[in-house]
Amino acid sequence: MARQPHVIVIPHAAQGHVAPLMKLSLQIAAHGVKVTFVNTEFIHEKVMASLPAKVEEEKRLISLVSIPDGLEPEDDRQDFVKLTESILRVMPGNLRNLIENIKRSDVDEQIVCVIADMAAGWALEVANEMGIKRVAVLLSGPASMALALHVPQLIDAGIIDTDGTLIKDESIILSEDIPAWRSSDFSWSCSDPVMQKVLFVYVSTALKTFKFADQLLCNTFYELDSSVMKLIPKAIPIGPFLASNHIEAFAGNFCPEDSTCLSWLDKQPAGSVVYVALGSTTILNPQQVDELALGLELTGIPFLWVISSNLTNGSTAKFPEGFIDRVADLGKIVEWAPQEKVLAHPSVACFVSHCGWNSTLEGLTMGKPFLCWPYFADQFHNRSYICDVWKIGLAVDKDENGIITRNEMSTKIKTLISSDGIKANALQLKEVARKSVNEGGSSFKNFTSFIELIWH
Ligand SMILES: O=c1ccn([C@@H]2O[C@H](COP(=O)(O)OP(=O)(O)O[C@H]3O[C@H](CO)[C@@H](O)[C@H](O)[C@H]3O)[C@@H](O)[C@H]2O)c(=O)[nH]1
Repeated sequence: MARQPHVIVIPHAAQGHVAPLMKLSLQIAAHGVKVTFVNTEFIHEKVMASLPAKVEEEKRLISLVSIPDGLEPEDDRQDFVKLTESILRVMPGNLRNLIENIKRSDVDEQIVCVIADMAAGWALEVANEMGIKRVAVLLSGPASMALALHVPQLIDAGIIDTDGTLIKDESIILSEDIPAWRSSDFSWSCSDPVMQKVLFVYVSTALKTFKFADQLLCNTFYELDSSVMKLIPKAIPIGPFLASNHIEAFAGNFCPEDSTCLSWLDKQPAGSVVYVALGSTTILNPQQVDELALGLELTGIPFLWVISSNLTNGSTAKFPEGFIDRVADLGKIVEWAPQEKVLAHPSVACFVSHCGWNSTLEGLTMGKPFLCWPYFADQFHNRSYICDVWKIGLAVDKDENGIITRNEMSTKIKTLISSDGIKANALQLKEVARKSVNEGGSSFKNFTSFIELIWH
């Protein structure tokens, strides 16, 4: 009898990476493949503490394990440079030991591949050294990967310098179906030159990782990104990765989901609620939190607003005086929502989003119009797709002081909610997304072929 295939999955240590890879892992495990999911110890603790009761009770489908990231528990993991340095120094050795231990103890299983986040390319190098097949997973907007692959040509042509700064004032066009990039839309663009350099190094690392990968699984579907897929060799679109594709309970959160918002949504009329969630990395300054709060109040439209501790840079959110009392019957604020279920809820009319790639896919698969408020990385270019290509959303604009004012929020939300054209486009795209993962669809077929490769 053939030995059970076993895959080792390694996400980058961030919410927007652990969550979709966990969803993909559950989907792989549902096909009889053993999955070992390797978090850093720090992230593992958060994930375990946030497991929904349903997952605790059920037999775990995947094995959740952890290895140290080399920092002390009290160290600041928001310090991207320090964390990256530590991960690269200690995690390759730790992963190698883990895989060797698994090989020694599991004689009935065969490690068929290491599946690593593009942002955890070091894990593919380990797999390469150990002679194990390497599968990379792209979790950001795929166009940003196409641009990353194009970076050496852009440098050679003198369009950007070796720090990623635009030299010639021109937009970058990779294909007529892909929105052009202005310099502010580059995934490494940042007003802080030091941070820009760090982000640009990350893009260069992606090139190296790409060379190590035998295959690149992408969290998208062919119909959505066909032009980009043509520019990325080895790319296999198998998304969207959704928990609702295969399992009710979901184990990839760093913070427990507050499901009281679902019963709150049950009490709201259909198509009446504005859902506001800016992902796990966006930070708003206190003035911006005030303007957003007052803008929501000004609309007079019910709202569900996720305010995680990240959004307010670790401090408790402070609202304008009297705001909480005034909106008591209008809004609900939670720390972390079951986002997929919220977006699928008939009461939700639109999604105020930072356009992180996961949120983008979740919103479009649920057919919700977007109000785009990008913060960094691929989010600006994702906004271009949402507003200019798919035409399923509007963008907020900053005023001359760099603030998104209450009036801007309120006006754009009302315009969005009353736009029948945007609503119709969103519903159309929802159907295409759903078809892709249903039996016979493009992602379904690609995923099935991937599973067959694992088994044979
Ligand atoms: O209350 C909430 C809020 C968010 N989420 C989930 O958290 C994830 C957030 O992911 P994403 O929308 O991609 O945002 P980030 O966490 O900001 O993602 C980072 O990683 C993404 C994938 O690489 C990039 O596209 C983003 O730019 C980058 O910021 C999504 O699955 C959401 O469903 C919840 O479950 N509950």
